[in-house]
Amino acid sequence: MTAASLKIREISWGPSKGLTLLHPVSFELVPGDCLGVVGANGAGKSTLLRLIYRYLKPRTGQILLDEQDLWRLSARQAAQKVAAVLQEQPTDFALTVREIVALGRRPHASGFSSPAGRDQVIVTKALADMQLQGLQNRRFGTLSGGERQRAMVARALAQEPKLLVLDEPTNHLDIRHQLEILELVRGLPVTVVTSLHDLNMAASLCDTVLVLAGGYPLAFGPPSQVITPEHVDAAFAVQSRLELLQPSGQPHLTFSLPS
Ligand SMILES: Nc1ncnc2c1ncn2[C@@H]1O[C@H](COP(=O)(O)OP(=O)(O)OP(=O)(O)O)[C@@H](O)[C@H]1O
Repeated sequence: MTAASLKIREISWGPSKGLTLLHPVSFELVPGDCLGVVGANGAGKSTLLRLIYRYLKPRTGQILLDEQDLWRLSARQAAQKVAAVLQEQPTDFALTVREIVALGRRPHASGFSSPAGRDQVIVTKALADMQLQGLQNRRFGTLSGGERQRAMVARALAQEPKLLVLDEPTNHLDIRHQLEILELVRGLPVTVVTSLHDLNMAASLCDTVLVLAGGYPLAFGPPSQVITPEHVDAAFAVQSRLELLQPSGQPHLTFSLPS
């Protein structure tokens, strides 16, 4: 796996002419960066992610992956570079976990050669990374929410993307598996764009954070400059306080309703 650079230039989107849900957003990520997208419910996080994994076509602007326009690539070429882990899960309940993870290899399938052996090695590694070896022959439909989420991450890893897009990857996961997934994602040699609801987690995980509010970009930059009480209060309509945890000295936000 290798990482891609990502340049987002003035992209916006809306379902119809009169309605804009995401107003122009621009930012750049260097290869290997991890961007956290945060914001209140309905702020536009999933919409931005859908544009980045090429599910929605931007109404304006451009998405450049390694300087290539994402919409000038074929769907298959794009799928060889970008993988997504979404909140909606597949309905292939009858497939086994291993079969679901193997679907990640589909964009790389070639009609001429038979890289099946290599594919199996990659699938086995992805299953092991997500600690799913013991569940690989179980039907997907019989898994718990957390196990399904791990299977979805394993499928994305099997895709060997250069850019990994994750929509709330810690949903359904217990705290141990949350930490494991985040550590794994951080350790991957890919560029990552992830939405996260937990601001303290975003601050400790991400190199860069984008705050969206009402479909507009509110702040972008390193967590120490972006996850501040000023931005958080404006984006979430709360009162937040930045405290320093002892003994680590790590900044930590606490929240209350405005008085
Ligand atoms: N196709 C659509 N037509 C009309 N409205 C839409 C459409 N898609 C999304 N929306 C609306 O756009 C807004 C932004 O949605 P989006 O899913 O991007 O928010 P989000 O920040 O991911 O929210 P959440 O934290 O609740 O998942 C929401 O108000 C949503 O209802």
